[in-house]
Amino acid sequence: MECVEIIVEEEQGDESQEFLQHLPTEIGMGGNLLYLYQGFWCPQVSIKGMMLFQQHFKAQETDLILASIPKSGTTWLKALTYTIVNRSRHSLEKSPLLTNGPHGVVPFLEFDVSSRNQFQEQDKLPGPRIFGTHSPYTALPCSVKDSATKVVYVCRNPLDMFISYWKFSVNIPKENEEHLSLGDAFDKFCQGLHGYGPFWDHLLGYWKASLERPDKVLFLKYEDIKKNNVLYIKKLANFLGLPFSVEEEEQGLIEETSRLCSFESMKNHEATRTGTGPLGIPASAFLRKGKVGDSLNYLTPSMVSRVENLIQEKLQDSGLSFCLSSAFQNNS
Ligand SMILES: Nc1ncnc2c1ncn2[C@@H]1O[C@H](COP(=O)(O)OS(=O)(=O)O)[C@@H](OP(=O)(O)O)[C@H]1O
Repeated sequence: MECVEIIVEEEQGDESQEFLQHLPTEIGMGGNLLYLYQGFWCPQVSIKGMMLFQQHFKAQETDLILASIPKSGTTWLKALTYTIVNRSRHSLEKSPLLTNGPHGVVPFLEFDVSSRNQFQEQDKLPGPRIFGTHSPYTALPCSVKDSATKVVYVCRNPLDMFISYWKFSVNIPKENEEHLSLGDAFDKFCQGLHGYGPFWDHLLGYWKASLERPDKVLFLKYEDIKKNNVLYIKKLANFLGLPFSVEEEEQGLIEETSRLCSFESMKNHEATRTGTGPLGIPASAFLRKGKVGDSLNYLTPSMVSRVENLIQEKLQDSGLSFCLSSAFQNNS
């Protein structure tokens, strides 16, 4: 597979500053500055980390990369994957997930790394190492794309993802960022002006990769996991090469995993109540409502139909679809 040429050589020096100065910028739907990098709108806060990741991360064959566009179920996927992978290391009651939280046990590659040396330190960690990323598929390092490293992608219907994102940006005020009204934020979302947008291109990159290499890329939808949690925990474990044994199934380990990582349970984990997540944001902000269809409480019918038209236009012939009305009827 051909990989993109890397342009930035120095992670924190003037060269990268200069490089950034030449990229197009826009204010995104969260009121934050975005850079157009390799076809995607990357938040100022993570663009250098994303380039460092692309340039310096050396994947190991046993690595697991959890990918998503923000507000699509990243936190949940991290919790589930960490619990599946580490189930023989400690009992679920003593899981570090309870005290360190999903973002503590599964770091983000672009937020939590500020120098290339950190990747070298991570090289020494015992495998399987699990990392999260919001990078688009095309921006993943060659060592991830060209190796046996497994990638799990989670996406969510665009309406709920949009509302989750907008609520998050309104509730977490940041310096030098204005809050956009729902209508203005929605227009920006439809134009692809949000972290790692356009939404459609982000999804399609991983979707196509999952069709080409189903053994390497698993493509999941938030709504499916919500609807049939046990089935998807099994699917995830099988994909990771760590299937639940008959004894584990009989012991109810899948159901226990589901409960430990459920929205209600995670909301009460010590790490959520008292801890912080990426960028020092309170961990509780990453668990808001956890529902399918909450967006209908905020969006007008014309907004919904605009997104329905976009789904038709952007995903046509891809084999990927979102049936909003049935998803919203069958889930809660
Ligand atoms: N365990 C569990 N079960 C169900 N739903 C969950 C869970 N954990 C997080 N969430 C919901 O996911 C939304 C946050 O998305 P992300 O985790 O992708 O956010 S981030 O990208 O890491 O910032 C956000 O959705 P909304 O509640 O609709 O805002 C979270 O509540």
